[in-house]
Amino acid sequence: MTDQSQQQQQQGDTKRCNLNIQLNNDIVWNKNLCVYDFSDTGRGVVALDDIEANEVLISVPTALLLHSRSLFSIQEFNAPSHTLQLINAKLDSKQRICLRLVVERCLKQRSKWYTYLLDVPASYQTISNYSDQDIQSLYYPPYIAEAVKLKNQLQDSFSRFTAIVDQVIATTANSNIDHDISKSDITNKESYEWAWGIIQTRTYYYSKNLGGGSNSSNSNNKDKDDCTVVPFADFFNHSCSVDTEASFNDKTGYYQVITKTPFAKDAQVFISYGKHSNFTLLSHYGFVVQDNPFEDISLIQSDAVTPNLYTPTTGDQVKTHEKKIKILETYGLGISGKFILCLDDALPVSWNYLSTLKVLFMSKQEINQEKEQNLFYYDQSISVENDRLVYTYLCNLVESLLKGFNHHYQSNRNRLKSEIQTIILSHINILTNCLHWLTKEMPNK
Ligand SMILES: C[S@@+](CC[C@H](N)C(=O)[O-])C[C@H]1O[C@@H](n2cnc3c(N)ncnc32)[C@H](O)[C@@H]1O
Repeated sequence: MTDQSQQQQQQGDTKRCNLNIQLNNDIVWNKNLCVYDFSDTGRGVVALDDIEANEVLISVPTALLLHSRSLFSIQEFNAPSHTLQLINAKLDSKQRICLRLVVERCLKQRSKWYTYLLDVPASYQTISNYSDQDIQSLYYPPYIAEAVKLKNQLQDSFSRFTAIVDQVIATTANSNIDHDISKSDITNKESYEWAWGIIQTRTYYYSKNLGGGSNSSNSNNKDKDDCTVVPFADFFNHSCSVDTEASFNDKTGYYQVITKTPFAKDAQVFISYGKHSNFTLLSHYGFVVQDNPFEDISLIQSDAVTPNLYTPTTGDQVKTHEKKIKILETYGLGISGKFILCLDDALPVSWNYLSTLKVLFMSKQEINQEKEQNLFYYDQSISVENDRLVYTYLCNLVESLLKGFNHHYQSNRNRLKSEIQTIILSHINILTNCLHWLTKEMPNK
């Protein structure tokens, strides 16, 4: 390499390592990592040299974790009588993290998280911020319901937060928190949405129990207090094909991210956010991945097992039905299970669903002959007729779902956000594969 190209390369490296990752000398960042802008996934982390399996990627000390109980950077804010503590005592755990993030951002250089907060994105496009039209374009009723829930959670949380701040500040002599922070700074909606976006997309699970619920007067057992911002450990993007571990190490007092997957020099170093389907990734983190192996369709209960399959009309049917329910119970099954279609070529219909349908379609005679044993003991068909009934039922269901998803895609493709397109197309793919499988499995007449 010539001196000139070496110099260019060095300049290039300096440019791509454009983040000030030295938040604090206590953060131990693997020396072979560097933050880089990738064209496909956006900003992430690159390996400057080979990274071996079991290497620690980053270690962040307890004092720099930002969670619902972390101390504010300004010591006087932590005094029990301080306005912020009076507010804090009435908040749930997510609101307490939002309060800390918003306050610390207002503190600028006075915050120990200053350089970190400068580097996190300024806004977030997650489902919580979707327009009503985008939510409707998700099409599948469970997804629309989940998106509405997420959007309402943010709005409700913000309304309760501002009401608490107003109420506490009304009882204090001074309406400012500090010479740098006014009430309107901490009740600013954009700031709250920014903090909420950080919690949604960047926090880690904190296995150290933060207290088994909230210490606030609003506390209830549903207030899960188990996440933390781990500064700079949140610059890793997600991949479905890597295995990583993230946890608090009690011995060292550091939160550590360890990779079980090796990475070659120059490759992007990913971590795993979990074995999530694209809808889960979209709703929690605001992105989807192509060819996600964990993609599935969770069926709507009333589609999966239509009421006529479990609503007997005659006395005789009642008895047979009761026996079927008993058989299902014996094998840990039931008509209200989680029934899934997925991309598994060998079995794209979840085993619990297929088995439940097989039992529900048994004839009275098959029940009397205890034919379910074929299924549960010998992994065989209950009967050819039973298979025919089950696969015909499933074909009708899958065809109708496929028709709906196809129609939605064809009529709206130009209006759909790209991540929603990816989800709809992957569902069409799952349903098409499933239909092929069912046709193959269907007994000949
Ligand atoms: C924990 S942050 C990762 C770092 C982030 N890219 C950044 O610039 O700070 C999580 C966010 O990164 C993005 N992201 C992570 N993995 C991704 C992937 N495989 N493809 C596209 N975006 C991804 C999403 O916007 C997600 O909300």
